[in-house]
Amino acid sequence: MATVQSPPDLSLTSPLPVKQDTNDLDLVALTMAALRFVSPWSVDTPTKWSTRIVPGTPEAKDRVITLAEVSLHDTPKDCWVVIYDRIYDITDFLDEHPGGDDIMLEYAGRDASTAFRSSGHSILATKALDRFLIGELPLQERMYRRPGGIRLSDIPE
Ligand code: HEM
Repeated sequence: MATVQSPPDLSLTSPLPVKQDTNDLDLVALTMAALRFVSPWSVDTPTKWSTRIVPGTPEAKDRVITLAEVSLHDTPKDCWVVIYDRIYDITDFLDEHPGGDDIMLEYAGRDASTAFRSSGHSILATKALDRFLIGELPLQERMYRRPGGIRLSDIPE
């Protein structure tokens, strides 16, 4: 008479005692917390500042603004650009710009450093940037003003 064997037990069992209350979610939360600490912009979805930053004020100078945040301000009514790692709110300047508003709007929410440089702006124009300053990129996102790095000769202090 044929005997029916029960199938072998293939479940993976650890020879070591495993703490049952450890779940994957805790590890995910831990990883996210660590990432949020070292590079918050890679974890959190940027949201717009609730209060408007007044351009050119001392408070604006110390503000750190990420590229992700800048990218949310890309309309004629709310237009930020990045020039040499600094962020400028040029919304109120669009109508005044001697080179026209359309050319600046092409860079709304984006980096305009090479466009600004290659348009042959005068020293006066470079100085005028201060009026619109609202912040600076975090060190990790900078290209032009890195400590110890070689500086372009014509970028403002
Ligand atoms: C906040 C940023 C900017 C400021 C304060 C600014 C300021 C000025 C000023 C004062 C002039 C008159 C000429 C001079 O003094 O150099 C000018 C001209 C001009 N700008 Fe800008 N500019 C800005 C951004 C840009 C950007 C992003 C572009 C993009 C390409 C641009 C393109 C031009 C051009 C083509 C002219 C020459 C206009 C002409 O001679 O007919 N500007 N800008």
